[in-house]
Amino acid sequence: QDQQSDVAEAPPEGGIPPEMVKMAALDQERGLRLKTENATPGYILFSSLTSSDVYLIDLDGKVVHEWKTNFGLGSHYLMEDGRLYVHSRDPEAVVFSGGGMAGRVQEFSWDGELLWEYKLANQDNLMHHDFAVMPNGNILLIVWESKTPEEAMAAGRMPHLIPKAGVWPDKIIEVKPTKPSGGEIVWEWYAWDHMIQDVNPDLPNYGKLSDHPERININNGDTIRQPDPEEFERGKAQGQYAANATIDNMGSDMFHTNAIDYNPELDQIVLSIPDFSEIWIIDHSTTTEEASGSTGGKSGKGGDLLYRWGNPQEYNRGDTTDQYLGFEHDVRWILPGYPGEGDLTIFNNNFKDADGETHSQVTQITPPMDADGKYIIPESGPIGPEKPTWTYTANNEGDYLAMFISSAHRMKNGHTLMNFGPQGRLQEITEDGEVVWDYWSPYIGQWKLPDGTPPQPVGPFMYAIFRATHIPVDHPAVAGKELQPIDPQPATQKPPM
Ligand SMILES: O=[N+]([O-])c1ccc(OS(=O)(=O)O)cc1
Repeated sequence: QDQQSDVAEAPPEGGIPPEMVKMAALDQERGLRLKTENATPGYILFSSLTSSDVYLIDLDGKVVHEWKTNFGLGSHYLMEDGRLYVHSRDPEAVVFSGGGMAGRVQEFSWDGELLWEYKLANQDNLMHHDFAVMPNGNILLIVWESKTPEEAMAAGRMPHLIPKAGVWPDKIIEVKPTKPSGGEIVWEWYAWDHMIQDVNPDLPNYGKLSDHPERININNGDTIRQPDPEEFERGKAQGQYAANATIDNMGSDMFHTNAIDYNPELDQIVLSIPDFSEIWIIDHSTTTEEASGSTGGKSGKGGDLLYRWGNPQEYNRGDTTDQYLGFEHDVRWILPGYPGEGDLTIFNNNFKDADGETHSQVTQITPPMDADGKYIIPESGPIGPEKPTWTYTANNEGDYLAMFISSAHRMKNGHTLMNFGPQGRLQEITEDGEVVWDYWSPYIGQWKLPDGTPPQPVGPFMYAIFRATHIPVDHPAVAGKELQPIDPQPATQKPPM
């Protein structure tokens, strides 16, 4: 939410300032804008970030199926048999705070029956941002945990980086569902077990960052800056801060991990760490015990990072010119059989071009591997690749800068579906970057927390979408179904301006 509070001005009495209206695309005509014959037959799955409804629309922009849930939503994944998993914003989430707050994962049948749910929203933990459904039906979750200022200090984090509320590193848990609710945690990985610091030689995790790219610098981040109380109250009133935000927990969220994907062929997990402007890959073939250390698993490296990319300054190699990612989102492996299979796609929200101008970009990279399938980590210098394999860069004129949220994924025919999240704009592009389908969501979510505030700190970004997924016509969940526009179509709202 820092990104947002940097740009948002106080709305004057009775309206949203013109520059915000532009940035949030509130002045744009909504609905379908472009559908060419090259648009890929199928449907698009998405929801507004402030809504509890998930829509499946056809290429004409008509809703052909909807799931009504009871909470505000983030990510969602459609299974081959038509079941839908969603990340839900639990209204009882306490302590933790930030864009992407969730607290529950829920499973619905195609017809909208709640089949299973798992809640993790308490004093000690809050699941947030994203999850992954594994082929065996287990669910990988990104979870904040809480460390007191004393614990952070003892682990080597410097005092100027420790908010009064302490810090919230992430852990990844794998939950084996038990129907109809709850589950058993069968695997865990804690970022906190893999930290390094180069400040205090008396602590066991002392080391030279550039010698240990497999470790995470515990002193990442900027000096904690508390907003002045008036500024903070104004931001709150404008909806720029998430629930539970206090002056004392600004900066507690160390990583803001906002995407997770699982690769069953490699038995690895990829994470997007926007506060580092990096993506990290970890081994999942370890036991929980091995995941806490540096040995074991297929890689032999336990839970240490197997691979990282995007900003080598985080391990003290290279300089600003070697930073490629900027507060990125939605890292995913390209699926087997798809053009670019095995590569990673990333929505690089704030890519700085050679002129220093910031654009949003979809970035596809090919992580370098040796003949044994091990990532190539050089003795010195940035971890490769030096350049992406493919990119699409928004031009900031017809295209928008999408500073936060957003998503992108490769399709089977080599096209890419993009979601410019803050503006709620979805586009399909070809490999050559030709736009073949362009849709501007007309839906402003109406789901509210018990205190009447929206579930996420979208501020003026009323059409915001966290994730969108293209569902091809031959996807088993929709194949053979006669999907027609529902009647009536869901209600749309105009932004209050
Ligand atoms: O405003 N939101 O709704 C919001 C903001 C930030 C956020 O985190 S991010 O990493 O996905 O940008 C999630 C939701």
